[in-house]
Amino acid sequence: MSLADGPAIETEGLTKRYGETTAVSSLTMTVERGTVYGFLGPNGAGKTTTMKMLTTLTAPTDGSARVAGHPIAERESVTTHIGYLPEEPPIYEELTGREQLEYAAGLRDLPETAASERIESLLERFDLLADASKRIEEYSKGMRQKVGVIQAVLHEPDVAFLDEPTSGLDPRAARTMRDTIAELADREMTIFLSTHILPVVDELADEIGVLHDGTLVAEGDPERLKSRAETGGPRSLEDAFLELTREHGDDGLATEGTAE
Ligand SMILES: Nc1ncnc2c1ncn2[C@@H]1O[C@H](COP(=O)(O)OP(=O)(O)OP(=O)(O)O)[C@@H](O)[C@H]1O
Repeated sequence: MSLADGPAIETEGLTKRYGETTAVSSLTMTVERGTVYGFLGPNGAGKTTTMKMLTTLTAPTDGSARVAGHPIAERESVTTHIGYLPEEPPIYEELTGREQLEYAAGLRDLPETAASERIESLLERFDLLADASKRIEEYSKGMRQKVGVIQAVLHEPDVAFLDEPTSGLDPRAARTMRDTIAELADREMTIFLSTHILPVVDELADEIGVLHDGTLVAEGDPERLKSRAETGGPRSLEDAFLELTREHGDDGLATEGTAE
């Protein structure tokens, strides 16, 4: 089965336990292709663990999932079709930004000319051209983040998993990141976006899932999540998030990361 035949991501009872801790509990969800899926949840909810299972970095304790049409147990079939920006982007300090991206393109077997054109255009878009020949050890956090994102989407994967893509970015770079994500989704890339910055999700997501204590406690498009069950009136996504996670027993609300 290819991606064209089904959803970008499908999970069924996906579960991960670490000893006594259930990080993700029987997660069943579907992400349609070409959409931006905002994956929200308080600290410790299980978002990173879910992404690690979907990107084949860790095996589930129970349940199953398909990504880009391939079972996550078939690691190579999945990794060919995905890109991943983890919390700490995998980059080599001793390489220059451009060398790092060329290396990433090489790992993906991208033809040299096409890779080089794409690298230069993304470096320019993210305002990194002037620093592309400097070693990454000299880069700021935001510059590293830009390299991490570029290498996650360089090979135009079917599905890109982005964990806090705007982390460390100044307002202009954060805007570029949001525009880039929207454009990639327009070109049929599926974006699985995890962030605490709710306005980013509100702007970009077609569908939102809220995870709490490893369980999906709400799912729907932003407007649906923002409409009050009682009155049907609107509320902000932040209010919705706080209410949903409070209802489910969390008083240590994740307010810290919600301001841009
Ligand atoms: N390698 C591990 N070993 C043991 N427990 C773990 C491990 N990784 C995660 N956990 C636990 O699993 C739960 C979910 O963690 P996870 O990192 O997936 O949450 P998160 O939603 O990504 O949180 P944050 O928003 O803080 O990044 C937490 O209770 C965490 O302590």
